[in-house]
Amino acid sequence: MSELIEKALADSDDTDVVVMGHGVLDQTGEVFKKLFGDAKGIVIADGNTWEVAGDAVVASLEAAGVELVDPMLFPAHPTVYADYDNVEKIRDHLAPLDGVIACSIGSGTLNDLTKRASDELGRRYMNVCTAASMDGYAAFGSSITENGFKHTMSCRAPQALIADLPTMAAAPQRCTATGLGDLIEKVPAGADWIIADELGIEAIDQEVWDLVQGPLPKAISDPEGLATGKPEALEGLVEGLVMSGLSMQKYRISSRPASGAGHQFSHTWEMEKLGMDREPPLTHGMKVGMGTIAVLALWEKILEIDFSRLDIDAAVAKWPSAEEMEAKVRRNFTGDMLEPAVKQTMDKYITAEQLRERLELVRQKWPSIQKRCAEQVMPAAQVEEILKQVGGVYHPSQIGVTEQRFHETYIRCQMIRSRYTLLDFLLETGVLQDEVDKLFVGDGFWAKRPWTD
Ligand SMILES: NC(=O)C1=CN([C@@H]2O[C@H](COP(=O)(O)OP(=O)(O)OC[C@H]3O[C@@H](n4cnc5c(N)ncnc54)[C@H](OP(=O)(O)O)[C@@H]3O)[C@@H](O)[C@H]2O)C=CC1
Ligand SMILES: O=C(CO)COP(=O)(O)O
Repeated sequence: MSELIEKALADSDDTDVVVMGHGVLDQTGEVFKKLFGDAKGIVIADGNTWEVAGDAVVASLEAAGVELVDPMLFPAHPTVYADYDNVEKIRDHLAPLDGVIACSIGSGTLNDLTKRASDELGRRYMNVCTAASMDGYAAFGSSITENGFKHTMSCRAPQALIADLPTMAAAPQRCTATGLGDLIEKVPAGADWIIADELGIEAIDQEVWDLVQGPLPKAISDPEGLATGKPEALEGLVEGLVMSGLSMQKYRISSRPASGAGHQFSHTWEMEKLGMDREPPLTHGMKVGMGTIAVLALWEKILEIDFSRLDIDAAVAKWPSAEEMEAKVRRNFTGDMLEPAVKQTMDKYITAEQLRERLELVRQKWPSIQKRCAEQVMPAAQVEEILKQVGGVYHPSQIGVTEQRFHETYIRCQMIRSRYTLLDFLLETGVLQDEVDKLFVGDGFWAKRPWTD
């Protein structure tokens, strides 16, 4: 068992038990019994995850004396999607089963669906983890697409997790690559939080920060080991993913500790259904990894700028009015994404007068922002290499994103969340478009990595 996780659990609100180790599926029943007593149980899985661990989980629950109702099984294909319809499906299935507690078997999607469905009924649940594919296992909140818009819905984290390392190691390699892609975004996400902290927008909670950022370097340190199936490398990744989830659980306000601008690339593409026609669909962590490189490439240029000499008058002069800002969002989105994007953007809109005050603070705080962020970020090329080694996505053309679409995503994804990130900092200082454009010309990061299509 991981000492780090053990220590974090002592202070976590929702999760009491994480059993992580080798051959631990047979502890599922014992944990269920300890936490939920004589409650009946229901296993929720899909065709694939049932195949992976269904028999072992049921055997363990039965051996511990848990009375089980019939399992709720989604088909193996098409891959279950994390949308609100599926939350309702699970909730409506559980509702008449009075007091029955769910034990889901799956990774990000099934865990999030069961998490939210159980919470809507005021019930707890537990999850048996099938892949090292994302950090949401222990998170407070489910990432769900509702009416076509992906957002985090509040709900309590599982009361227990069973993380059997051989089971997770046996998942397809793309799952592990996806988990590393999701986790590595905590690097620039940390820098996003540093800027928000320095500018008095969202203070860093040091305990939460330590939970996610503490184990991060180790967790991402052995991509080759992850690619070749080295057990210690997988264990480090799983530990990092669970700890990151626990940080979101502790923070509770939002997914801020684990999700920054790099995630916004992924969410934008996901809402545009990028790769959703594949089977299995393009995963969250693959897109997040790509978003991480995108943001880190930008950081390299930004850290060279001296914002302590920012021309505040010029930045304020080109700041749009509220009407102009809303019109910009309306030009950039259509369909289900439009109204939520308008709301997210306008929630963080500040007036020209407020902007002036903020930019004065930027001038004053830049040396400290620059120093802290330079220590936090990594070179984009290093992350590119890490994702290449592990089998992740490291160039937009691999996922069918053209140069123009990718270029535009830098600008558009700033509008889908009210969370303050590097992209907001650049928009407000008036340099976003120019700095993004520079990445695509001359010796810019993306100019040196041409599209092959
Ligand atoms: N709440 C939060 O804080 C967070 C939520 N998320 C959310 O989680 C979701 C992504 O989760 P992710 O785990 O990447 O995706 P999925 O849960 O959709 O799983 C991805 C694929 O891996 C397969 N799989 C998982 N385990 C195994 C296994 N042992 N053997 C074979 N196949 C396996 C799944 O199969 P199958 O379809 O059969 O399950 C599926 O095809 C997104 O919706 C994302 O937004 C991500 C991070 C944090
Ligand atoms: O994906 C997450 C962290 O990896 C959760 O955050 P989001 O709120 O961005 O979905």
